[in-house]
Amino acid sequence: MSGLNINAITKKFGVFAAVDNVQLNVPHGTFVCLLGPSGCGKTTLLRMIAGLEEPTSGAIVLDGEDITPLPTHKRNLGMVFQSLALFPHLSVGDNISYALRIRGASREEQKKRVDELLTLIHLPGFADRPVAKLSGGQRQRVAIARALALSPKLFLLDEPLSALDAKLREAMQVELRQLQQSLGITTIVVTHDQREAMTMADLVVVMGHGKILQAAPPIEIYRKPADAFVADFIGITNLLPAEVDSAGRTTILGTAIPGLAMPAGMTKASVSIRPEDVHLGEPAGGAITGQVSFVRDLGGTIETFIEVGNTSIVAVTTPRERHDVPVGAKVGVVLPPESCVVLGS
Ligand SMILES: Nc1ncnc2c1ncn2[C@@H]1O[C@H](COP(=O)(O)OP(=O)(O)OP(=O)(O)O)[C@@H](O)[C@H]1O
Repeated sequence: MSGLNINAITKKFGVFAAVDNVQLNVPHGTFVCLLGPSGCGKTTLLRMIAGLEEPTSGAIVLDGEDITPLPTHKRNLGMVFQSLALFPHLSVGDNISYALRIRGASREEQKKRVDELLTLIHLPGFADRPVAKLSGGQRQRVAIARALALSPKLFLLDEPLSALDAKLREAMQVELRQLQQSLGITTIVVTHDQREAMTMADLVVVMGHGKILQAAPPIEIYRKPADAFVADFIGITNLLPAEVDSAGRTTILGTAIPGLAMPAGMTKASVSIRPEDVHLGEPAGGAITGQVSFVRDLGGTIETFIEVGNTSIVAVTTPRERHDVPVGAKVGVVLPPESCVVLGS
């Protein structure tokens, strides 16, 4: 198979499994984001793919070749880590061509490749600049170019943008994604930033406690989260208790939601509904009724927090759909059944 095949990989530190029997197929040219809370095993998994950590069991197969026994430098990969480790005393060009020099490439070959890569990272003409005089974003691009100098099969990045300020970070996410698409290189990025993952990835892999909880395209993870943990981790969601009442109807917070069905045999569950899917209306008999506790008007969107008994619900609307719902007002909360994802209790 063309691409990366992670086959039942486990890494134990003593008795603790940092990565626990992970199975993942990454088709050639896919951009993968490994996402999850601190300590869930993302970096350990990436380090095993890189050959920096030896798996306790399992295999890593790249384009049909079992690379598990190979040392890092024989795996044909490019790496960028949080600490960029550029050589501060070398120029931009010498940093980028470092691996080519070690491999004995001629001066002309080195110059040609450096020029190609500088064009690719939007820094043409920067070859002679000292690295020390670059901005944070420029250094980031140079680190990326250096990792790509040998045209690797696989590109691995561990929190590559986390040292950048928020605005630059967002711009670099777009840039990195566009660069990856133009090269068609299989890429795996570790991040704990779900927005970053949504921006860049073809495939988001959400991890928890060393296991894969869900691996799917970003919008599928957002729309159809596998469980409450994933729903809460990706974006903002309302997790509401649902029950089947004695008449067989599905209720949320005591109100029947016509059209919302529970899987057969399930009588209690959590339902996830995204804030933009919650509609607000007039309080009406039989509808969920709550009281507005806070309104956050961010200009482009308005977040309205509603208390229903002990449960808080957040609705996001745009100024155009805005209802007049001041703090303290009673509102009807409408949960369209097609937007409710039943997660299990
Ligand atoms: N060399 C090691 N020896 C013992 N335990 C380790 C070692 N490396 C990692 N761990 C443990 O394995 C677990 C997973 O660590 P890992 O660094 O892969 O997590 P992560 O998801 O990348 O977290 P973060 O986002 O904080 O970097 C953690 O509990 C960590 O303490």
